[in-house]
Amino acid sequence: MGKTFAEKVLGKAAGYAVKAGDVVTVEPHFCMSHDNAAPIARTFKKIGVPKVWKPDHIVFILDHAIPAPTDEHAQNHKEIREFSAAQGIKHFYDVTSKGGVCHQKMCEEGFALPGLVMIGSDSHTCTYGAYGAFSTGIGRSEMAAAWATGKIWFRVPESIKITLTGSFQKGVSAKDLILKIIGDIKADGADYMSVEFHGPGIHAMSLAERMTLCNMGIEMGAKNAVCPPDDKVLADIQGKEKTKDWEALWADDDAAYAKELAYDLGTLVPCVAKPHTVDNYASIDEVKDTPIHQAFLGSCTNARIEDLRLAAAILKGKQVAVRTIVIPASWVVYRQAMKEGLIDVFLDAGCVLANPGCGPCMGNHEGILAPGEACISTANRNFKGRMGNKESFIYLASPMTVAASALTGKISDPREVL
Ligand SMILES: CC(C)[C@H](C(=O)O)[C@@H](O)C(=O)O
Ligand code: SF4
Repeated sequence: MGKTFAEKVLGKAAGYAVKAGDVVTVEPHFCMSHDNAAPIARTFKKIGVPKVWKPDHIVFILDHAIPAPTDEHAQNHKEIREFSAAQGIKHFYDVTSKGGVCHQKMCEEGFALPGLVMIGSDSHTCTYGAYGAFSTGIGRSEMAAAWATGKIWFRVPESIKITLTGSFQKGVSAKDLILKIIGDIKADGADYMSVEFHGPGIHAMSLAERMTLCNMGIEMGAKNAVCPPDDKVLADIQGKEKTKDWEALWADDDAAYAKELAYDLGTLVPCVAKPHTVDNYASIDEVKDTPIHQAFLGSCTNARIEDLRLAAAILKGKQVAVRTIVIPASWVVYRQAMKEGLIDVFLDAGCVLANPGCGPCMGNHEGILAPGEACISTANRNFKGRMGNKESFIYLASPMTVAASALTGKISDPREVL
């Protein structure tokens, strides 16, 4: 019997052969924390170990509320700067033009690499599976312990194999696929499992699309989500790898899976996740013409240059009908969008641009909704109160659907404007 991806990577990290169900203790390659590094640092200090295990393996990226919108956020940021200086943390992305949303930066900067074990104090750390890493979100106290000991334990997860064939129709994208998968298997459908994407459909996708898929692994309960480390991954990481310890590992053809699913990408349609759960799937036809008050094009799920290009193609030369907030995933993406003239397209259309970061995704600032308002968003969560107000409504959708809806003020089918 062959091995799954999770069995291979965790076995390599443990130093002996493992199978699903085994418990292993391994050394993580990189530990990522964002603004919540402040409470983690407080816990770390209580442990009583003077120094973190390896300062070069810890990454801090401020993004959740930057620049600080409240004195509490400012205090957190201050503590992180002090802790970072005291511990000699080399990879610290402060509020500068080198920053952006943590998961985007981890991929952009060459931390996300095939075959690495990566942990982050954020549930969407599963994004780095797009680069073939075993990558997962952990809690804050566990992160404090990992900084102190350089160790993390896992139960080797069972795996789900999702095979993708065919290609997307015009107006349909990776976001529609992942919303469909989550709608099918539900928010707990992959609880503590390793979700592997297979088939020609995944190889055809860009790294940006793969990041969108893996990013939302946690929304179906997955421990991690992962794509094959193919030529596209190897070309992307070339020259920017933050460690040479990576290795392109992938599942064997005869590995054992707890579940197998298959999707023909050509059969998918634009869709949304209706309020207030991510698995509340509706095809565009079911929700078409629902009024919205705000559109948000941003977050670690869908604010890469590829996403901005798709949205800009729809907005070009037109005017938005509702307030539309555009937040590129990083300053690298922002600059690229400027070079390509996309920022002008957004501004000409009446959109508002904000600095790269999480923005209104989890209701910290820059676009909180009023009671009774609805937002169509490219982010990954639509829980009650997620964007700061419990009486508001969030529809999750692709960049193309968000752009088409921004133009009409109603949920709209991007295929009709392409
Ligand atoms: C604040 C952070 C811990 C949280 C997460 O874990 O994902 C946030 O990024 C989110 O998207 O809900
Ligand atoms: S953009 Fe949203 S989902 Fe992503 S890390 Fe920030 S708050 Fe979490």
